[in-house]
Amino acid sequence: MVSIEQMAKVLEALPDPVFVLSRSGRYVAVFGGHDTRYYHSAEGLVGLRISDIVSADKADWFLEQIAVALEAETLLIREYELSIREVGSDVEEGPVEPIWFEGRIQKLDFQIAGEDVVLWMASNITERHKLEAKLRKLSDTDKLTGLFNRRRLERELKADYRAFIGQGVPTSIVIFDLDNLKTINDTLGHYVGDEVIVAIANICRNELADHGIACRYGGDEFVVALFNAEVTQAKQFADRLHEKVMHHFQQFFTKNLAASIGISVGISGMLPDDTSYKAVLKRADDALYQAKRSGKNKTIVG
Ligand SMILES: Nc1nc2c(ncn2[C@@H]2O[C@H](COP(=O)(O)OP(=O)(O)OP(=O)(O)O)[C@@H](O)[C@H]2O)c(=O)[nH]1
Repeated sequence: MVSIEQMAKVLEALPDPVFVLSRSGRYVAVFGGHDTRYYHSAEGLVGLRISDIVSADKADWFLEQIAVALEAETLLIREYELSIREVGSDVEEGPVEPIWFEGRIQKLDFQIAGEDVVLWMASNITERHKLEAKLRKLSDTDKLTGLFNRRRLERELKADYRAFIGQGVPTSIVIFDLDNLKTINDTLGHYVGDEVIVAIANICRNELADHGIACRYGGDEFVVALFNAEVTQAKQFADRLHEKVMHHFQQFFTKNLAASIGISVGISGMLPDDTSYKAVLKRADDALYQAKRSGKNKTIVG
């Protein structure tokens, strides 16, 4: 049999902090979580309310989770971030960066001071969270250019299409493809070809700023999605891009080589009849194809 004294020691030895929280957000008790590599001491919280510690919005979120756990009667798992100020800026020892927690919230089968209560175990998952964010970024990014890849573009375009259908927010697409990259590869080598692709990606990123997203769609093909932009704005963007890219080629290549390379561009915007983002992508791609077929190094609006 475990004695009451031993049980108290077991609770204190819990690796992660465990709170007893009332429905109204009062810290009734706290156990465990004494390793200062992962946690600040939470002893000072007992008797306080969640709203004494975190912002009003966040406190509402905590209260909502407590209410859900009390109604659900099953384990509730939630992830959340707390700043150092929120987890105990007045506590000397503990982590120095914001902490991501996984909260495991379970209804308790009794009341304290006439209030329903839950058990809230808060595990520090900051390292896991960072790793997940890194993996997400890697799986969304083109390795050579650092631009988004096709997978991420498709996800963004799906959301843009929903915003267009739901709220009428237009997205315009600019697709461009380097002209005669093969000539650069064949005359100056594949490595220089790679450098050209990276330089074009950087020009595109700088020109775009935060007006949309850019992705490397294929070998020497790029797609830019301009959120909340009409086709006329997309054309202006394409013209600026074209000018900067041509300037770059003229600076870095001999006259002959610079004359043979350029970018061909296709543009299109979302239309009310489009049944998915794929329709606008296809129109822009067809326009790019026309630009290639009709002499390259030009922009066509589809
Ligand atoms: N250096 C380099 N070359 C690539 C990369 N990806 C694709 N390419 C090359 O880019 C060329 C793409 O093919 P195309 O678009 O048909 O060739 P292009 O010479 O650009 O001709 P047009 O597009 O018709 O103007 C091929 O020669 C590929 O080998 C890459 O990552 N690095």
